Amino acid sequence: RNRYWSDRGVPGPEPELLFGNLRAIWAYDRPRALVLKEWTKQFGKVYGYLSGQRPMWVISDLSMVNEIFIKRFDNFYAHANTELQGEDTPNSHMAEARGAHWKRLRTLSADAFTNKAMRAILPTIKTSAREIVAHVEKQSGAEIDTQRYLREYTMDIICKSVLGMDNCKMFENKMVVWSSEFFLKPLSYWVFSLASLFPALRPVWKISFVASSLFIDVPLLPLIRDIRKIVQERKKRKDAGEPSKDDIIGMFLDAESNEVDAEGKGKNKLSIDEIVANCKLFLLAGYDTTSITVSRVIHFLANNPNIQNRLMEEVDDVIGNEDYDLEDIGNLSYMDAVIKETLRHHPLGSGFTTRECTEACEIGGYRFEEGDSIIADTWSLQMDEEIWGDDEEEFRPERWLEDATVDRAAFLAFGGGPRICIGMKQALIESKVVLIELMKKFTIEATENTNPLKMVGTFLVAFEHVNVSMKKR
Ligand code: HEM
Repeated sequence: RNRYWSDRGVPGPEPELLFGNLRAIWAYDRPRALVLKEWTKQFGKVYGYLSGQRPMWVISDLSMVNEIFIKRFDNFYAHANTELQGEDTPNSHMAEARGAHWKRLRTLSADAFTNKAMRAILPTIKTSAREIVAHVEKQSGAEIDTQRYLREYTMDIICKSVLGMDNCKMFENKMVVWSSEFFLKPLSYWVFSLASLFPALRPVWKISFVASSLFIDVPLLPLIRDIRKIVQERKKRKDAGEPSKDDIIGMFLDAESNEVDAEGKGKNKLSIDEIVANCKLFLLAGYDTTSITVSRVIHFLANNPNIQNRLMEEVDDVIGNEDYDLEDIGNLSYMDAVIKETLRHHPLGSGFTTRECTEACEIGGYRFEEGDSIIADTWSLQMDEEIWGDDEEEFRPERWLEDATVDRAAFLAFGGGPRICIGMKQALIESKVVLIELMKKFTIEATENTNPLKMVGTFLVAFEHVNVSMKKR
């Protein structure tokens, strides 16, 4: 039995031979984040578990999280990559990359998320929002699974804004099926489990992960191949003198270069492999995260008619029947509070709020060794009574509008510090635009299948269904 934690005097769940605590955390109908939250209740704000033989710190102590994510970034500048991802390579995308490589990718991608870029993408977001609302309208008040509709919405935006697929059509977009399978379905979980158990065999697991897509219903291979094809096609057209398009591939191609240094990395520019890797990342990172967020908002609204009425009044007052721009969206302060309160209750991406210790140090009386992996237990931190007050379990958007005595650093749904989610602004705009369009047209009502909400997932915490009915106002 692995005595890593007991030898250090760090509490945690009893590990099994070989598996460590793996069998408790890799189940599709029991997402890892929720298991960690249960363990936090049992073992406290700092404990450790074993993912196979790999030790993971789980931390929900605010001052330690601040130290690790913000103040001591130099000691914790890397994400704790999964065993399947492994080390930083020339093909790594931004979330996997480390040190100077990460800095370069992050800097070269930053232009895609400025206010100017958001202004440019807003018409696409509005068109997609109006299209999905038209699909909802066709259901004329019958029960729908909100999550299904919102996946179409977010993928439509990504396909148009990242991949330049201007002709993609909702409910005919194969990327939706492929990507949903990626983070949520059990596929990932048996390969990731094997990779955690036998990390030395990583190349074998990587190949089987991709190859498995040929045998079971998860066509990861075509997804990657299609993205590469799109990038190469666009490069050909750019080289032939076609003016560049105002989307993310266009922006990346302007920063493209085949010049590489001794380690095979583009110097100040992006190689084609890096462009493909980053497009893949944006597609996966920006798709289900946002659709789960809005689905959960809708679930809260269905259960809280008073909050829904207040939101509707705000949309009527600020937007009415007029067209709107980023400034108008910025004036929807109650909507902003509703989304933040939703993400406080349901920080669906907490599986990515990880760090690896890159230089040994001591924090809060604990010794972190180089190579140690850390995950912030955001679910516990964002429900900590000492931070949020004794109404911490209540869904109360007003708390975000009141005088902030609460330490906002305890809101970690988008992560924190220099590696905070680069797509946060876009995610919030996408969420707000579709909520505006829905609120203008419908009242959301709970049905007999709305509750209870069944949570599922592996890396992300999603739902089996989010059933509500949307009746015309
Ligand atoms: C509500 C929606 C979203 C949530 C909850 C979310 C959450 C997160 C979290 C928790 C992280 C890890 C941050 C950290 O390590 O401190 C992250 C990173 C990241 N997110 Fe998001 N995300 C969302 C939407 C998006 C969108 C729309 C995009 C892109 C279009 C995106 C792109 C990324 C990227 C590229 C990273 C890696 C950043 C880095 O390593 O420097 N995310 N996100």
